[in-house]
Amino acid sequence: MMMKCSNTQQLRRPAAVTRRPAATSRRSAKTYAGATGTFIVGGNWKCNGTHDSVEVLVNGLNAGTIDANVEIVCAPPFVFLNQVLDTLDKSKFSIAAQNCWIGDGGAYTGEVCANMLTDLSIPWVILGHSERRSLCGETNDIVGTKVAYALSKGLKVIACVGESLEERESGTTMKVVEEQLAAIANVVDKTGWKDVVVAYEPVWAIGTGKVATPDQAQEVHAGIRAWFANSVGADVASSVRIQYGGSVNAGNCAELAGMEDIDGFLVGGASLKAEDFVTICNSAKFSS
Ligand SMILES: O=C(CO)COP(=O)(O)O
Repeated sequence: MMMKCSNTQQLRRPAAVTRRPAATSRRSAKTYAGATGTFIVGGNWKCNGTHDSVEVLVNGLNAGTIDANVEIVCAPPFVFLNQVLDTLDKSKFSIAAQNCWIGDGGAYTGEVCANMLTDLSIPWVILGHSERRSLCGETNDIVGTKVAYALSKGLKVIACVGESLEERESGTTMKVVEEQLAAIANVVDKTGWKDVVVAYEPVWAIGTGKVATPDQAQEVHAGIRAWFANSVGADVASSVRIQYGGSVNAGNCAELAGMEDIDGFLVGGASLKAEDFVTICNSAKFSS
């Protein structure tokens, strides 16, 4: 059964959202991809925070004025999930875990399984983040299996893909990204993609302050959409939402948000500062 964010959140989603012509946009107006056409911003808090700093961050987020047309997912570390569940304003924000185990729970010391997340009414999980791929040995196949399993348990997934600097410089960006996507598509049937958001996060831009240019990001996002059209289906290609992640901040978000195939962001460092994160969440321009 699909977990839903909250009734309030579903109600506030418009049937379709179109973007105001933006100076940097390659087209005059667009409908964001996705069944709801909703811009989606994730805050990946990574391995940061204390009980007290989480309280400050949550208070700051709750106090922020957020465009009602934007879907927002905050991903605290596991140990703070309950605190955030209890205190974050869920009419404005949804909650994600940053990872989960590949299958059922059991004798897997240190792991958290999908059922535990749904038991807490956590609707989302981030899977395949480059830090888990590079630091924890998560291969494309492991990530694919994790995505399929999480979906089967009713979670919605932010699935991360992206190339390293070496791969970009050797001209293999799309090959790498397509292989990462194919490993998911091999085990997720076409209908499953409705609950998946793809986060394109070039590894060289993560935590480095070296943000992809809007054109660089747009090029890969368009390539990802083309891959979906060829490999999964035209309907999925037009409905899947693709986030950009990697050194997104309050200063660079508006120009990136204006690009045709950027349907949201996955934000690391800047998601730890409520004011900056709220600015990023409000960076998409909508028609009235
Ligand atoms: O990895 C990221 C989000 O998942 C991006 O991190 P930064 O925004 O800190 O570069």
